[in-house]
Amino acid sequence: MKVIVTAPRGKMGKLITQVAASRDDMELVAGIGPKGRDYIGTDLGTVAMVGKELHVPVVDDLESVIDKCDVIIDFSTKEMAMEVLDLAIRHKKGLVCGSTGFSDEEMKRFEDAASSIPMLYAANTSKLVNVMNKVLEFITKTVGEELDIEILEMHDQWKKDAPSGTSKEMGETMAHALGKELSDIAVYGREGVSPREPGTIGYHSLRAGNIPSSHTVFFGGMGERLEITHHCYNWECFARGACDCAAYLANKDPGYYTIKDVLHLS
Ligand SMILES: NC(=O)C1=CN([C@@H]2O[C@H](COP(=O)(O)OP(=O)(O)OC[C@H]3O[C@@H](n4cnc5c(N)ncnc54)[C@H](OP(=O)(O)O)[C@@H]3O)[C@@H](O)[C@H]2O)C=CC1
Ligand SMILES: O=C(O)C1=N[C@H](C(=O)O)C[C@H](O)C1
Repeated sequence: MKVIVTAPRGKMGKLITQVAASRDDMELVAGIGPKGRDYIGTDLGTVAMVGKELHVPVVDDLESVIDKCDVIIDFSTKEMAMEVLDLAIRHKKGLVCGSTGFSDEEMKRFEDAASSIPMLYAANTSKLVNVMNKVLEFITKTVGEELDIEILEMHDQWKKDAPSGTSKEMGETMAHALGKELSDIAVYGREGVSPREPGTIGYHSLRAGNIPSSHTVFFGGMGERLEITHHCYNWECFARGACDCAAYLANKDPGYYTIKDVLHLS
């Protein structure tokens, strides 16, 4: 499978390039960086600190190299994601997007793309986070009506979006398990809101230092509470998952795929 990785200087793009370079089933054919960076035109292996040259360039124009690839892996910014999506559709290339912070309208554009390309969107490509989602679904279906549900997510100081894409997916999973839409029951921050409105899902975002991603869902009952937490120690789990998602798209027909398909969690 021939792969293009965007943002190879980014926290995720760098790790994804390193993982893809180590896989026998993947060949990196280009990296894409923003215009004006001093690393444009240099070797992808050097830019992404792979430890060796890969003899493929980092370019600032995806369209000039897109026909060399089967799939694009994009973990960059929400603005870049829309440009990548348009080009993937125009050139009929598979796309794995792991960026977060999209509006409902932007998410709809990913869903619509599925009529012409293999499209896989995943706000979180860690295997254990996606297993956690199944656990959350079970708990919410079983006892969610009786409990107060609050989500706390923690990330590094540089993260651009809040709440995290993962916490939105977790909230959607639990809202659907309650037979509701998240937009009808989500409350962002409870400062000054007292007493707590029953039947809502509360969101809390903490940003500090270089904390890698953590998500805790609190199920508060009377005299007891249940906490389900995922911590990552670094971002490798996401990079490995991103490459597994790309490999999953090999020879797939156009359609909307999720990491649940990759992990057989549907
Ligand atoms: N799905 C998942 O499991 C995960 C998703 N994410 C998401 O991935 C995204 C990226 O996160 P992270 O790596 O931490 O972010 P970073 O800020 O570390 O990296 C963003 C990168 O995007 C690059 N970039 C910006 N504009 C362009 C452009 N026009 N063309 C090409 N590259 C561009 C920047 O280049 P430069 O360095 O030159 O400025 C930078 O390297 C976020 O939305 C984050 O939430 C993160 C972790 C896991
Ligand atoms: O920016 C990050 O770091 C992460 N972003 C994703 C999100 O918004 O949920 C996934 C993971 O939490 C790491």
